[in-house]
Amino acid sequence: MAEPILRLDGLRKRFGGLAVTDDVTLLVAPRGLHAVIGPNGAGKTTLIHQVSGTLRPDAGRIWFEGRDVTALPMHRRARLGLARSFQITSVLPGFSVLENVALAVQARQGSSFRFMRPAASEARLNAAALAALERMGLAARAAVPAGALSHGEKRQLELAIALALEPRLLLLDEPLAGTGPEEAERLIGILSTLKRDHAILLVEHDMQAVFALADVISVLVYGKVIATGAPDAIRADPQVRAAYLGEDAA
Ligand SMILES: Nc1ncnc2c1ncn2[C@@H]1O[C@H](COP(=O)(O)OP(=O)(O)OP(=O)(O)O)[C@@H](O)[C@H]1O
Repeated sequence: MAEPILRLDGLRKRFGGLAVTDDVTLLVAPRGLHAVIGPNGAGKTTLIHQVSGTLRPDAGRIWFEGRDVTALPMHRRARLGLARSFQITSVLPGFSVLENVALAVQARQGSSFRFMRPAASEARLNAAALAALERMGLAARAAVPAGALSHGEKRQLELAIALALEPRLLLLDEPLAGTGPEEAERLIGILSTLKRDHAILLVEHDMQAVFALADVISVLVYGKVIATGAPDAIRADPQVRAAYLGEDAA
């Protein structure tokens, strides 16, 4: 592989007696989509938290573009180009879609909210927010109050917020959760376009989406990576089938 954009080196995280991340070593390529799959409780979300910087590993190192970011807080990682899409449980419903992107970006970058001088008035922030909305197919909804968006559109809004940070690596934790078939299809289309010029690390339960989108899949079971490879190789891997996919999946 070309020089990896992300290298996880011997990551470990325990909760009480439970090794939730157990010596995880992983390379993520600078382009394309790398999916992490695994049964419930395998440690996927905990892994994403450590990469984004919301959770400190007990041991091991995280390298982003050749730089050791293990000790950096989330906003510093975001500024370097490592951005995580959050599920927005509480958008500011009375603020426009554009303002929501601008405010979230400002907050993620580590600057404080400045209501006296609304974030959306800052031209640079506005332009970045609008460009991200355009890429997410939400530009036509920029002036609409965020509270009026459909569930699928809120997912697009979350992606737009992550994208407006101009990430080089995008961390996505279950972006399709709770979407209907049509919304899921639209989001899969968006992600397949995005992965052409971004590296994406995706955690997702929807196996159809994972196998449609992923260039590389890593399988996590009880905190350990048991296999990493191309989708076909993962589908055929006897250890993966036994541990996770089940014989039916073939
Ligand atoms: N803050 C915490 N304190 C204690 N245990 C935790 C904490 N966060 C997660 N766990 C435990 O760690 C294990 C892994 O959880 P995690 O959410 O990372 O798994 P997951 O693979 O994302 O699961 P799912 O597919 O269900 O979302 C689970 O057993 C969970 O109960």
